Amino acid sequence: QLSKNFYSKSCPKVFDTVKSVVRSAISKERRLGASLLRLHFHDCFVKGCDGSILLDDTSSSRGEKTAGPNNNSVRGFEVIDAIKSKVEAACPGVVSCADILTIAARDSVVILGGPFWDVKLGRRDSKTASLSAANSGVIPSPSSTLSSLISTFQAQGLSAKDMVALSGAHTLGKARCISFRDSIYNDSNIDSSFAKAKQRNCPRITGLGDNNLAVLDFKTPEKFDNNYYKNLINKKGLLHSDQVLFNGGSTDSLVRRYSQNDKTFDSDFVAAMIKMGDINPLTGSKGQIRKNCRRAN
Ligand code: HEM
Ligand SMILES: [Ca+2]
Ligand SMILES: [Ca+2]
Repeated sequence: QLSKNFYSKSCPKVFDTVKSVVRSAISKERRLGASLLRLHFHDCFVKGCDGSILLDDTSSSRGEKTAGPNNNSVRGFEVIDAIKSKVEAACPGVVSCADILTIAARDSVVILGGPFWDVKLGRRDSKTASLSAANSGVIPSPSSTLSSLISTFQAQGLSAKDMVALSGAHTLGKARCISFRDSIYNDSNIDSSFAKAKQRNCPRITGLGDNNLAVLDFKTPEKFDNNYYKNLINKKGLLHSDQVLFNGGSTDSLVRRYSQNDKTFDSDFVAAMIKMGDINPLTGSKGQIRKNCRRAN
């Protein structure tokens, strides 16, 4: 039901408007591109791509922002607010927050050197968020095994190949010590000098330096490219869930292929992003077009 030309009559300026705000945000802080891409992922995996992650807590219900996988971790909400207010000024009541997330994620990839694709649009916004759904395990954890990664994505209608391609998003951005401590101290399939270097800014003791950051792709953390896969081949994946993709299992061959062929990675990443953006959208008369992405109308 989603379509590429959904706003061509009702808000033709939406693409330029989103792009200009994303561009200026990224020019102030490159990491924001990574953060916006991740927001779209964490939206789509909880109740579908319905903007639910953007809702603030209310007096009667807690939203998804403080769920385990999101708390003190997801970011970029101010950028979405800035986009929304510009888009509302141009076309009031027309463009959903869920679609803004989709476009902003795509633009982030492009601005940081990745492939362009036409996004499908026409999602509407949910009226509620779900803390319990966000905490239910639908968002994969960094300690996941390969088979659990495959099944979490399968549960969303995404294949193992989609999962491996989408994990390539970790070519950008940062993770907290709490997310990779286990892997750098306890994993065996990790380059020892790489692990040692990471240990310097991530103490072994739980509670010490939990929020210290490290880049997910130590080679080009601010450029969208296939170095993530090259790192995995060299046993320099930061998260346990990264390195399991190249650990003697069924996904080794894909990691090898993406590490050798940037174009194949780009096209599989794009195909998987479009599939992810198709997860359970609200369309027709379902949901609403929020005026403010942080609350239902
Ligand atoms: C395959 C399963 C995945 C797992 C287990 C996973 C886990 C994580 C973790 C633990 C972090 C660091 C969070 C923190 O410490 O604060 C992270 C960051 C990130 N993830 Fe994933 N992720 C997965 C898939 C994806 C997908 C599908 C995307 C997007 C398409 C994505 C995009 C990102 C980005 C861009 C960052 C950096 C964000 C920033 O710097 O603000 N991840 N991920
Ligand atoms: Ca959602
Ligand atoms: Ca990179």
